This record gives sequence, C-alpha cells and structure tokens, in this order.
Amino acid sequence: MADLQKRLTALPPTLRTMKTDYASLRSQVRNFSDFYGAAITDAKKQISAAMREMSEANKDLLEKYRKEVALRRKYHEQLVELKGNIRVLCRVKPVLKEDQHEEGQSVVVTTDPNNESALSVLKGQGRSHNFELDRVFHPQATQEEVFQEIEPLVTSCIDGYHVCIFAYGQTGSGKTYTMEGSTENPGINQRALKHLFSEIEDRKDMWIYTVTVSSVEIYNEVLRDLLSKDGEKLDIKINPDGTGQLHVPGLRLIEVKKSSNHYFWKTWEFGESYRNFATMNQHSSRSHALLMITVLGTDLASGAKTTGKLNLVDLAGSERVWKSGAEGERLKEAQNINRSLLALGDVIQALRGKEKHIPFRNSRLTYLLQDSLGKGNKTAMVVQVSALESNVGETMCSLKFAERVCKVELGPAARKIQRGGGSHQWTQQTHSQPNTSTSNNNNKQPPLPSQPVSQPISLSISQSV
Ligand SMILES: Nc1ncnc2c1ncn2[C@@H]1O[C@H](COP(=O)(O)OP(=O)(O)OP(=O)(O)O)[C@@H](O)[C@H]1O
Repeated sequence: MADLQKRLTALPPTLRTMKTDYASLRSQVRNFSDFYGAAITDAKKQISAAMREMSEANKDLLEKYRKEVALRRKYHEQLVELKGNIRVLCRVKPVLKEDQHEEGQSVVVTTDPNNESALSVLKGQGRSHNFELDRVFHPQATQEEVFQEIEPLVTSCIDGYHVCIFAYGQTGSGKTYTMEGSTENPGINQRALKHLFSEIEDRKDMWIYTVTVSSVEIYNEVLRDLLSKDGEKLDIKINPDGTGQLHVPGLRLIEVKKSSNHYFWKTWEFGESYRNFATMNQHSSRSHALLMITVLGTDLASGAKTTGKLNLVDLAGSERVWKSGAEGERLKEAQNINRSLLALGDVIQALRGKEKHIPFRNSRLTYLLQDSLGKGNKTAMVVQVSALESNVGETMCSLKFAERVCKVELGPAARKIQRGGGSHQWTQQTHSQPNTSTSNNNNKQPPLPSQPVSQPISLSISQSV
C-alpha cells in the first residue's frame, strides 16, 4: 500500500513531463506542416518561374530560328535569281475520302510550320528522309497562296521573258487541280491570265500589249490542238524564215482582249473547248496539256517591242511503267508517257551538267518547251505529292526528281526586247535591268523566235475569272 502511494505521488511530475513533450511535439508537427506548406509553395513558385523563363527562352529560340530560316530563304532567293535556278515548289495534296482505299492508312509526309522550305517523308521503321526545296505548301494551302509564289514569274512574262511553269507528279496527286482548278477555285492558268490583264491595265499609259493563247495536248507523242473543234493533229517544224526557231503550222491562236473593264472567258470558244479537252478527254491523265500564252508589248515612248512567253504545263502522271502492269496499247501509251517524261529528265540532266548539247528534240514535249525551258529563261516546277503511306514510293521518286531539278542553273534570265527607232535587231536584257525601260540596252543578241505564222483570232472573254 505504501509502495502504491509512493508511486502515485511520483506520477504527476511524469504526466507533466509527458504533457510538455506532447505539446512540444504538436507544435513541432504544426511548424513542420507550415514549413512543408511554405516549402511546397516556394518550390511551386520557383518551378513556374523556371518554366516561364524556359518558355520565354523557347519563344526566343523559335523566333531566332524563324528569322534564320527567313534570312536563309532570302539569300537562297537571291542566289537562285543570280544563277537562274529552276524554282521547285512542292504541294502536298490533302487526304481526301476517295483516296483512302484502305482503312486507317497513315500519313507519311509532314511539313514544318516554322520552315516553309522543309518537308519530311517517313519511310518506315522510324526512318525519315528530309527534303529542302524552294517552297513547300502544306495540304491546306490555298490556290491563291500557290499562285502568289508564281506571280513574279507571270509578271516577268509581260516584261519580255520566256517562262515555263509545269506541274509534275503521279496520277491523282493534284496537278490538274493546281494548274487548272475549278470555276469556283481557279488554278494557276486562269489566275495567270487574270494577273496579266491587271498588270497590263496598270501599264496602259506607257505600254500596249497583245495577249494570245494557244493550247495543245501531247498524247502518245501526237500533238493536238485543244482549241480547234476536232482536236486537229499538228506537227512541230523549223520556221522557214531561217531563224532556226520552232513553229507549229496550223496552230490556232486566240487573241484575248478586255471587255468593258472586265476580263472574260468567251465560254463557247476559248473556255469551253479548252476545258472540254483538258478536263473531260478520255486520256487526260495520260497526256500532257499545255497552255501557251504570248504577250507582245510595245513601249509607247520608244517603240521598243518585247515578246514574253508563258508556257503552263500539266504533265501526264509520272508513274513508273514497270509498276503500271500495262500491256498492249496501254503499255505503248505508258512507254510514250515515260518517253516524254524521260526526255524531260534527260533535258534537266543535261542542263544541270551544263552540257553543250541539250536533247530537246527527243520528245514532242521537250521540243515544244525548248524556247522557255532552256538557258536564259525562267522555269518553275510544282511537284505534287500524296501524303499517304500507300504512295510513299512514288512520292520519294517525285521528290528525288525535284531535288535534281533544283540544281539546274539556267543562267541569268534574258529579256527579249527589240529596240525601237527602226532598228530590227533583237536584243536580250538580263534580269537586273529595269523592267520597263529599254534605255542603255547595248547587249546585242541573236534574233528572237519569230511570231507564229497564223493570224490570231480576236476574242473577248465573256466569263469572269
Ligand atoms: N489541294 C487540293 N485540294 C482539294 N482537292 C484536291 C487538291 N488536289 C487535288 N484535289 C482533288 O484530287 C483529285 C485528283 O486531282 P487531279 O485530277 O488534279 O490530279 P492529277 O495529278 O492531275 O491527276 P492525273 O495525272 O490523273 O491528271 C481531284 O478530284 C481534285 O479535285
């Protein structure tokens, strides 16, 4: 009992110590949670500040990258202008429902939103091939955006340069869409004519111009007039005038004129027959369609004359013959398509190698393009590609061809101008000369191609473009 009493007496101090310890522990826990909370808030602040800093740095880097790309593009443009490189644009076709023959096909072509010249093709097993061209249009690019890139070339045709713009790519990749377009959404051909007339209007106080168009189709190495009702067969000949230039006897030329401040297509004549042949003919994807525009200018002050040419070409599909599995007539057809495309490739190769002999005569196509595709002229190629995995082989072939074309140097462009004042000497003026002035032009050059023998048919276009 005494022992118990003794222990009970010792209890309060122990309890007091325990109470104190407990209070101290509680306060420590509270302090720790306050400290922990504050540490977390602090850490969060630091992390967000660091993230802000990083995103600022990223923005800064992206901005620098964009500036670098733009600067590189500018210098590249200047170099292209100096060397007269063929400009190569690539347009990626959007994936349409009708193209998805197999379910869930993946897209293997990607563009870079920060670099308008880059394109990448995924070739399987994570390997990708990067291409650098003059300009790459993503699948959502509009007809207007594509034309804006081409516009300076079209303008230079009024200044007296010979220009060739052609669309290349496998069947169904969008060549006709880009060149021809639709009535609601016209392509390069119609936009080019519209642009020519608006430029001509701006210069009407200083220059007068005559614009003529002709159009041919090359199918199975046979040349047909797309503006004649029955698609008359034509031949390419050397002009009998002794200039050594080409001419196509019987080719129908239509003079296009403005009508009460609006420029129109005369549906029954030019527009109708051209579109019928170009878009509805049985073999449009296996034939090459050419729209050839000639712009003759006269300087009202000096009497100087310029001859500009604009050849707009919608090539046949570039599929490889051995892949088409064709036999008989179709094989002959495929070989002929291939022949002119191969001939085009050979011409490109020879131009690239700066060879003395350029084999223009190996096909009707290259023969006809001779005076706009060769040295001193301006050329652009729009290479059309599909983004789908099933077409990756053809896409790679087209892009590799595009890379080769990029390297072709046609030399500084020469302006075809005949000085006024009674002189009949044709002279050529390089691109660095002012566009509308003919003064100081002492650079005498060989005679220019003479104008086609046939008289142009006068035409007022009657459907708004
Ligand atoms: N950028 C685009 N936007 C929308 N539709 C397009 C585009 N490009 C092509 N198409 C559509 O894809 C289809 C095939 O295009 P198109 O006829 O122009 O190909 P192509 O390369 O000319 O073929 P072919 O070699 O057979 O002549 C058409 O229905 C066309 O309207």
